[in-house]
Amino acid sequence: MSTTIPVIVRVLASSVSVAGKAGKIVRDVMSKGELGIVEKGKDDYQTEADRSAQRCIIESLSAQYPKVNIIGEEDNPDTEGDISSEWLAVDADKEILSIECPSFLKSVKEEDIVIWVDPLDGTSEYTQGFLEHVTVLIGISVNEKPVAGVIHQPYFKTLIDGEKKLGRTIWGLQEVGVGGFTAAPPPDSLVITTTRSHSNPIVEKALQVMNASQILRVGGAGYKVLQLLEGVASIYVFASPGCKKWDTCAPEAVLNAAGGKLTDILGNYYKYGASEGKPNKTGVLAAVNGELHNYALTRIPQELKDKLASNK
Ligand SMILES: Nc1ncnc2c1ncn2[C@@H]1O[C@H](COP(=O)(O)O)[C@@H](O)[C@H]1OP(=O)(O)O
Ligand SMILES: [Mg+2]
Ligand SMILES: [Mg+2]
Ligand SMILES: [Mg+2]
Repeated sequence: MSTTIPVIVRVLASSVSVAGKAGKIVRDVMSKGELGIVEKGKDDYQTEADRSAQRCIIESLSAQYPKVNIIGEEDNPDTEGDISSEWLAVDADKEILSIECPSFLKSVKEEDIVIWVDPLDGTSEYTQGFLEHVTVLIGISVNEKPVAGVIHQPYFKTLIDGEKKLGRTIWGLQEVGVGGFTAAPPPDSLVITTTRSHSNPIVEKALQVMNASQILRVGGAGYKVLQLLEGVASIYVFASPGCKKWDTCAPEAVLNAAGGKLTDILGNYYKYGASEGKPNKTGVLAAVNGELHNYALTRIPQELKDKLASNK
């Protein structure tokens, strides 16, 4: 591979490839039927698919980019023994490699990059059979900001020449744009997307004040941002801690690249440096554009914002 291609573009191209591989692992674990569920905490589970997909992503990327700081959700993916070489992805997506790198990212070095990996976003939904909500998230940050990201959907169905194909990979790069799907404008009426498995009274209060025509309750931060990108919903509101940096890094990067905005419930951006705290303590507020984001921000009562801020 030519070393004249800037490292950020190579890392994104490798991430697109490895996300597809991780998605296959996610499907294989489900079709074998032994999920190996471990309860990490309240409403917080891990399966064999989370563990194996994380190993695939981290070992593949760190073999190619040893100086990049890669942080994954799962603490104890089975670290014993070598992983199957079948799982090691060393290829890079050709389409991404041909992208013209934005000038501000051309001189980024491996050691400037922090990658946040969520090997399986929407684990609750995965275990309950809501498979289309499941995504694999790889978020790439530089100087604490998410600059590129991959959202892979292992169970997305397409028909190619009459043949069913499973899985699609959406990517975004700041100042370049997005790919892997067809973007659509937001719905005419206000449609909000939110959690289906982690609600509480404050989450509900923040939804009530939005004056929405419809509230969609789906799993995963990745899937909800896809709904924004595809014109299914206009705003994503989650007024609660629970999401972590690996949940929002890739979705935020892709949404930004498409002209959207993701912050906490107070309107502040999260930082994605390696030394940042992992929890997104002050919730998630995302929208397809700045105007809708601002609408939602102004509707959330100060009292509710103060309550979330006291979690900090
Ligand atoms: N209370 C929580 N405990 C653990 N994970 C959470 C919690 N709330 C949110 N998450 C993570 O954020 C994602 C988006 O939240 P939600 O689906 O509730 O909107 C979840 O799929 C889950 O990621 P993961 O499935 O990777 O563990
Ligand atoms: Mg989890
Ligand atoms: Mg997640
Ligand atoms: Mg996860």
